[in-house]
Amino acid sequence: MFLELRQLDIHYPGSPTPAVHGVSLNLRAGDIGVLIGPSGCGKTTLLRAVAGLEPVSGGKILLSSRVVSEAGHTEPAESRRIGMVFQDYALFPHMDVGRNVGFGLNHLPKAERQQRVAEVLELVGLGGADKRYPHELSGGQQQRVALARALAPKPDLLLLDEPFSNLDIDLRERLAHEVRNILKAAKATALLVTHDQLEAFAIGDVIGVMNEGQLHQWDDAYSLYHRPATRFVADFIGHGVFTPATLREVNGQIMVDTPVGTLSDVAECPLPCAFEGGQCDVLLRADDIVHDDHAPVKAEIIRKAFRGSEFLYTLRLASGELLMAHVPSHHDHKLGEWIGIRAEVDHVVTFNRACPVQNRELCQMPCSKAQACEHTDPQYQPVKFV
Ligand SMILES: Nc1ncnc2c1ncn2[C@@H]1O[C@H](COP(=O)(O)OP(=O)(O)OP(=O)(O)O)[C@@H](O)[C@H]1O
Repeated sequence: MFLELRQLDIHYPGSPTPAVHGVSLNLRAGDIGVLIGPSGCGKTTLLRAVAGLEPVSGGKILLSSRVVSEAGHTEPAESRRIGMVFQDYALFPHMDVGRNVGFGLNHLPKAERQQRVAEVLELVGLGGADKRYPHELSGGQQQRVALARALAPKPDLLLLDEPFSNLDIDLRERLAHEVRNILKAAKATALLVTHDQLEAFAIGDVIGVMNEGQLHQWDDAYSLYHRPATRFVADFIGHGVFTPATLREVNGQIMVDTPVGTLSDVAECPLPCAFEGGQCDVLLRADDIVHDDHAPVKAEIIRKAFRGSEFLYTLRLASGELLMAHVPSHHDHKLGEWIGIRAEVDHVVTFNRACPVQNRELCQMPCSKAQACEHTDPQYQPVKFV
């Protein structure tokens, strides 16, 4: 394992809560890890600690099995062989591209330095641009120069903090794919921070979802989407809702009663006894709900968002339950219209029934494990109402 974080805690002086708490993860050499999560969840703090720019208050950071950070010990950034790319590129405006890229190579003889600069510029698709100045380049090109500069000294680990956030949305996704190819060609091990999940999916081999300083899941994109470990991950990744459901067993088969009908023959379904009275919440993704004019269940369109090839509809059932559905954009229904829907779910994701009180501070109910109430569960997240 190349990078290992073990039960990492980072506490800023004067702050009542840790910025990072109990985070453990492993990153293999040659893999690209991505940290995503809402603003303030601790992504940058974690990245800075890996760089050696932030001391840790508990746990350990290991690089190639060597402890580089633990409470009371922070190996300095310059001895960690780490390269960094920031969102603002931080290129020197008075230096041409060649000198910018060669900045960390002063220990090399001139000819070798020039060769390495040419090599990495070629790698990032800017071969022959060494005599140009940063102001003569587009934002995407400047970011590629920054990447070339970070890769030039052949760091053991590359850290990228929101590297695409200054770029417009189209360029961001294209550059994310390009950067992945560049990092793979350079056989680099990298850890990247972003708050954009499409970017994370485009670039990461393994993705970590953080919230309030904790790492909820460290997994590949498919598993995050299809097997979210916590309600927070289920809510943060993709579009969907949690809906109340009851599990029951009929002739050895598990049936899942939901407001949109009974699901049967679903994979990965727990036994009803996993929940008090078989009552749980089921995650219904927008792609689990299919528009079907002939379906007996009808729902009212209360919001719609055009996504090019499809609409993302927010729907309300007669019972008041909300659902989301991806519907091909030639089905352009009006707000307020009732459309037929059915659930097409091949595997179910279940969670303990959420507390009916949305605001934990207002909740007066005594918690009871038997009730599967999640008030006391640190992973508890309120049901999302859209
Ligand atoms: N130098 C600091 N001193 C005290 N608290 C800090 C400091 N830097 C960050 N924090 C706090 O630590 C928590 C995590 O911040 P961090 O910048 O790591 O989050 P983030 O996930 O990177 O957020 P963003 O996506 O907005 O950049 C936040 O509550 C933040 O206010």
